[in-house]
Amino acid sequence: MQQTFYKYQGTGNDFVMIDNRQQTFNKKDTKHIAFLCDRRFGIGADGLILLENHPEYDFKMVYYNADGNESTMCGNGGRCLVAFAKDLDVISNKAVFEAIDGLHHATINKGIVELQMQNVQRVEKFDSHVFLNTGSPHHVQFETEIEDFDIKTKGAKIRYGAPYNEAGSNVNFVKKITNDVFRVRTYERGVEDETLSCGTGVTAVAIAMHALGETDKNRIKLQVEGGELQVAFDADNDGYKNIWLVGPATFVFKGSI
Ligand SMILES: N[C@@H](CCC[C@H](N)C(=O)O)C(=O)O
Repeated sequence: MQQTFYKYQGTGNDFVMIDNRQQTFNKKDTKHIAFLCDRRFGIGADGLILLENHPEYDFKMVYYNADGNESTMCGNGGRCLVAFAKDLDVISNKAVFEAIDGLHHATINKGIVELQMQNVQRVEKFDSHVFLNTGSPHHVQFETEIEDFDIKTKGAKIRYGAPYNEAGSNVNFVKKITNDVFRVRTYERGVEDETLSCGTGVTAVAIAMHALGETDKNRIKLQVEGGELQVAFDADNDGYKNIWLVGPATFVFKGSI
Protein backbone atom coordinates (compact mmCIF):
# COMPACT_ATOMS: atom_id res chain seq x y z
CA MET A 1 0.00 0.00 0.00
CA GLN A 2 1.32 3.46 -0.93
CA GLN A 3 1.97 5.87 1.95
CA THR A 4 1.40 9.61 1.49
CA PHE A 5 4.13 11.65 3.16
CA TYR A 6 5.09 15.31 3.53
CA LYS A 7 8.61 16.64 3.91
CA TYR A 8 9.34 19.66 6.15
CA GLN A 9 12.52 21.32 7.37
CA GLY A 10 13.39 23.72 10.17
CA THR A 11 16.79 25.43 9.70
CA GLY A 12 17.87 22.35 7.74
CA ASN A 13 16.78 19.72 10.30
CA ASP A 14 14.48 17.73 8.01
CA PHE A 15 11.58 15.43 8.70
CA VAL A 16 9.19 13.04 7.00
CA MET A 17 5.70 13.91 8.26
CA ILE A 18 2.83 11.45 8.23
CA ASP A 19 -0.81 12.19 9.03
CA ASN A 20 -1.62 9.23 11.28
CA ARG A 21 -5.00 10.44 12.55
CA GLN A 22 -6.53 7.21 11.18
CA GLN A 23 -3.87 5.05 12.95
CA THR A 24 -2.84 3.31 9.72
CA PHE A 25 0.94 3.64 10.17
CA ASN A 26 2.84 0.58 11.48
CA LYS A 27 4.82 2.05 14.37
CA LYS A 28 6.57 -1.21 15.20
CA ASP A 29 8.37 -1.49 11.85
CA THR A 30 11.69 0.12 12.83
CA LYS A 31 13.40 -0.99 9.60
CA HIS A 32 10.69 0.63 7.47
CA ILE A 33 10.96 3.93 9.39
CA ALA A 34 14.76 3.86 8.92
CA PHE A 35 14.21 3.11 5.21
CA LEU A 36 11.86 6.12 4.82
CA CYS A 37 14.54 8.34 6.42
CA ASP A 38 17.38 6.87 4.32
CA ARG A 39 18.85 9.55 2.00
CA ARG A 40 19.84 7.08 -0.73
CA PHE A 41 17.19 4.36 -0.74
CA GLY A 42 14.23 6.23 0.84
CA ILE A 43 12.86 9.79 1.11
CA GLY A 44 15.71 11.10 3.26
CA ALA A 45 15.36 12.87 6.62
CA ASP A 46 16.84 13.28 10.10
CA GLY A 47 13.64 11.88 11.57
CA LEU A 48 10.04 10.85 11.01
CA ILE A 49 7.06 12.36 12.82
CA LEU A 50 3.48 11.16 13.15
CA LEU A 51 0.66 13.62 13.69
CA GLU A 52 -2.05 11.85 15.69
CA ASN A 53 -5.37 12.77 17.27
CA HIS A 54 -5.42 13.64 20.97
CA PRO A 55 -8.55 13.40 23.13
CA GLU A 56 -7.96 16.78 24.85
CA TYR A 57 -5.43 18.78 22.86
CA ASP A 58 -4.97 19.78 19.20
CA PHE A 59 -2.81 16.78 18.32
CA LYS A 60 -0.16 14.34 19.51
CA MET A 61 3.47 14.18 18.27
CA VAL A 62 5.24 10.83 17.89
CA TYR A 63 8.92 11.20 16.95
CA TYR A 64 11.40 8.68 15.49
CA ASN A 65 15.09 9.29 14.80
CA ALA A 66 16.53 8.42 11.37
CA ASP A 67 17.67 5.06 12.78
CA GLY A 68 13.96 4.09 13.06
CA ASN A 69 13.73 4.20 16.86
CA GLU A 70 11.25 6.33 18.78
CA SER A 71 13.15 8.94 20.75
CA THR A 72 12.86 11.85 23.12
CA MET A 73 11.71 15.37 22.22
CA CYS A 74 12.69 16.99 18.94
CA GLY A 75 12.42 20.79 19.06
CA ASN A 76 12.75 21.46 15.34
CA GLY A 77 10.46 18.51 14.64
CA GLY A 78 7.87 20.00 17.01
CA ARG A 79 8.10 23.33 15.17
CA CYS A 80 7.71 21.59 11.79
CA LEU A 81 4.76 19.58 13.10
CA VAL A 82 2.98 22.82 14.04
CA ALA A 83 3.45 24.03 10.43
CA PHE A 84 2.16 20.64 9.16
CA ALA A 85 -0.89 20.84 11.49
CA LYS A 86 -1.66 24.32 10.13
CA ASP A 87 -1.32 23.11 6.52
CA LEU A 88 -3.73 20.23 7.33
CA ASP A 89 -6.20 22.73 8.91
CA VAL A 90 -5.89 20.93 12.26
CA ILE A 91 -5.01 24.31 13.86
CA SER A 92 -5.11 27.95 12.79
CA ASN A 93 -2.34 30.01 14.42
CA LYS A 94 -2.08 28.48 17.89
CA ALA A 95 -1.54 24.92 19.10
CA VAL A 96 -1.37 22.89 22.26
CA PHE A 97 -0.04 19.41 21.68
CA GLU A 98 1.35 16.47 23.59
CA ALA A 99 4.81 15.06 22.91
CA ILE A 100 6.86 12.46 24.75
CA ASP A 101 8.09 15.06 27.28
CA GLY A 102 4.67 16.59 28.00
CA LEU A 103 2.52 19.45 26.75
CA HIS A 104 3.77 22.13 24.36
CA HIS A 105 2.18 25.44 23.45
CA ALA A 106 3.03 26.98 20.09
CA THR A 107 2.16 29.77 17.69
CA ILE A 108 2.76 30.08 13.95
CA ASN A 109 2.87 33.36 12.02
CA LYS A 110 4.20 33.78 8.46
CA GLY A 111 6.20 30.55 8.67
CA ILE A 112 7.84 31.38 12.00
CA VAL A 113 7.00 28.90 14.75
CA GLU A 114 7.41 29.71 18.44
CA LEU A 115 7.44 26.52 20.50
CA GLN A 116 7.36 26.43 24.28
CA MET A 117 9.81 23.92 25.72
CA GLN A 118 9.73 22.15 29.09
CA ASN A 119 11.15 23.91 32.14
CA VAL A 120 14.76 23.07 32.97
CA GLN A 121 15.68 22.74 36.62
CA ARG A 122 18.99 20.92 36.51
CA VAL A 123 22.10 22.23 34.75
CA GLU A 124 25.16 20.11 35.54
CA LYS A 125 28.44 22.01 35.19
CA PHE A 126 31.73 20.15 34.70
CA ASP A 127 35.26 21.44 33.94
CA SER A 128 35.02 20.58 30.24
CA HIS A 129 31.29 20.74 29.52
CA VAL A 130 27.72 21.25 30.71
CA PHE A 131 25.00 18.57 30.67
CA LEU A 132 21.27 19.27 30.71
CA ASN A 133 18.01 17.83 29.45
CA THR A 134 15.75 20.10 27.39
CA GLY A 135 13.39 17.27 26.40
CA SER A 136 16.39 15.39 25.01
CA PRO A 137 19.80 14.97 26.68
CA HIS A 138 22.51 17.45 25.65
CA HIS A 139 26.24 17.69 26.24
CA VAL A 140 27.45 21.26 25.60
CA GLN A 141 31.11 22.18 25.22
CA PHE A 142 33.15 25.08 23.84
CA GLU A 143 35.13 24.67 20.62
CA THR A 144 37.05 27.66 19.28
CA GLU A 145 37.94 25.99 15.94
CA ILE A 146 34.27 25.24 15.31
CA GLU A 147 34.31 25.80 11.52
CA ASP A 148 37.23 23.47 10.94
CA PHE A 149 36.33 20.57 13.16
CA ASP A 150 35.40 16.92 12.61
CA ILE A 151 32.00 16.97 14.35
CA LYS A 152 31.11 13.40 13.37
CA THR A 153 34.25 11.79 14.82
CA LYS A 154 34.55 14.03 17.89
CA GLY A 155 30.80 13.95 18.56
CA ALA A 156 30.56 10.16 18.28
CA LYS A 157 33.44 9.72 20.74
CA ILE A 158 31.59 11.77 23.37
CA ARG A 159 28.14 10.33 22.54
CA TYR A 160 29.29 6.70 22.96
CA GLY A 161 31.79 7.39 25.76
CA ALA A 162 31.30 7.49 29.54
CA PRO A 163 29.07 8.55 31.20
CA TYR A 164 26.58 8.41 28.31
CA ASN A 165 27.51 5.03 26.79
CA GLU A 166 24.90 3.21 24.63
CA ALA A 167 21.92 5.34 25.77
CA GLY A 168 23.92 8.30 24.54
CA SER A 169 23.61 12.06 24.49
CA ASN A 170 23.41 14.65 21.75
CA VAL A 171 26.63 16.68 21.59
CA ASN A 172 26.79 20.43 20.92
CA PHE A 173 29.99 22.34 20.13
CA VAL A 174 29.74 26.08 20.79
CA LYS A 175 31.66 29.23 19.96
CA LYS A 176 30.77 32.56 21.52
CA ILE A 177 30.33 35.31 18.92
CA THR A 178 28.93 38.13 21.10
CA ASN A 179 27.09 38.40 24.43
CA ASP A 180 23.85 37.19 22.85
CA VAL A 181 25.02 35.32 19.72
CA PHE A 182 26.51 31.81 19.77
CA ARG A 183 27.60 29.53 16.92
CA VAL A 184 26.51 25.91 17.39
CA ARG A 185 27.21 22.61 15.60
CA THR A 186 25.46 19.47 16.83
CA TYR A 187 26.09 15.74 16.61
CA GLU A 188 22.70 14.02 16.97
CA ARG A 189 22.12 10.72 18.67
CA GLY A 190 19.92 8.45 16.50
CA VAL A 191 21.12 10.17 13.33
CA GLU A 192 24.70 9.40 14.40
CA ASP A 193 26.04 12.35 12.46
CA GLU A 194 26.01 16.11 12.42
CA THR A 195 22.62 17.63 11.56
CA LEU A 196 22.23 21.15 10.18
CA SER A 197 20.33 22.22 13.31
CA CYS A 198 18.95 20.82 16.56
CA GLY A 199 16.16 22.62 18.43
CA THR A 200 16.54 20.99 21.83
CA GLY A 201 20.32 21.41 21.26
CA VAL A 202 20.26 25.19 20.77
CA THR A 203 17.84 25.45 23.71
CA ALA A 204 20.41 23.59 25.82
CA VAL A 205 23.21 25.84 24.56
CA ALA A 206 21.31 29.06 25.34
CA ILE A 207 20.56 27.90 28.89
CA ALA A 208 24.08 26.53 29.43
CA MET A 209 25.62 29.83 28.31
CA HIS A 210 23.40 31.72 30.75
CA ALA A 211 24.14 29.25 33.58
CA LEU A 212 27.90 29.64 32.96
CA GLY A 213 27.64 33.45 33.01
CA GLU A 214 28.67 33.68 29.33
CA THR A 215 25.59 35.84 28.72
CA ASP A 216 23.29 37.92 30.89
CA LYS A 217 20.63 38.08 28.14
CA ASN A 218 17.43 36.06 28.19
CA ARG A 219 16.91 36.07 24.44
CA ILE A 220 19.80 34.40 22.60
CA LYS A 221 20.54 34.02 18.89
CA LEU A 222 21.97 30.68 17.82
CA GLN A 223 23.75 30.41 14.48
CA VAL A 224 23.53 26.85 13.16
CA GLU A 225 24.63 25.22 9.89
CA GLY A 226 21.10 25.63 8.46
CA GLY A 227 20.30 29.18 9.56
CA GLU A 228 19.44 30.98 12.78
CA LEU A 229 17.21 30.16 15.74
CA GLN A 230 16.36 32.14 18.85
CA VAL A 231 15.77 30.93 22.39
CA ALA A 232 14.07 33.08 25.04
CA PHE A 233 13.62 32.16 28.71
CA ASP A 234 13.09 33.39 32.26
CA ALA A 235 15.70 32.41 34.84
CA ASP A 236 15.20 32.33 38.60
CA ASN A 237 16.46 30.36 41.61
CA ASP A 238 14.40 27.31 40.58
CA GLY A 239 15.96 27.15 37.12
CA TYR A 240 14.70 28.08 33.66
CA LYS A 241 11.02 28.61 32.77
CA ASN A 242 8.92 30.07 29.98
CA ILE A 243 11.44 28.73 27.45
CA TRP A 244 10.61 29.44 23.80
CA LEU A 245 12.36 28.09 20.70
CA VAL A 246 11.75 30.37 17.71
CA GLY A 247 12.50 29.94 14.02
CA PRO A 248 11.26 29.05 10.53
CA ALA A 249 9.52 25.80 9.63
CA THR A 250 9.01 25.10 5.93
CA PHE A 251 7.11 22.64 3.72
CA VAL A 252 9.47 21.10 1.13
CA PHE A 253 7.46 18.56 -0.89
CA LYS A 254 4.73 15.94 -0.76
CA GLY A 255 4.80 12.45 -2.25
CA SER A 256 3.84 8.83 -1.89
CA ILE A 257 6.10 5.84 -1.38
N1 LIG B 1 16.69 17.28 16.11
C1 LIG B 1 16.05 17.29 17.35
C2 LIG B 1 16.52 16.34 18.40
C3 LIG B 1 15.99 14.93 18.12
C4 LIG B 1 16.21 13.95 19.23
C5 LIG B 1 17.63 13.47 19.31
N2 LIG B 1 18.18 12.99 18.09
C6 LIG B 1 17.69 12.39 20.40
O1 LIG B 1 17.41 11.22 20.12
O2 LIG B 1 17.99 12.75 21.52
C7 LIG B 1 15.74 18.66 17.85
O3 LIG B 1 15.53 19.56 17.01
O4 LIG B 1 15.59 18.86 19.05
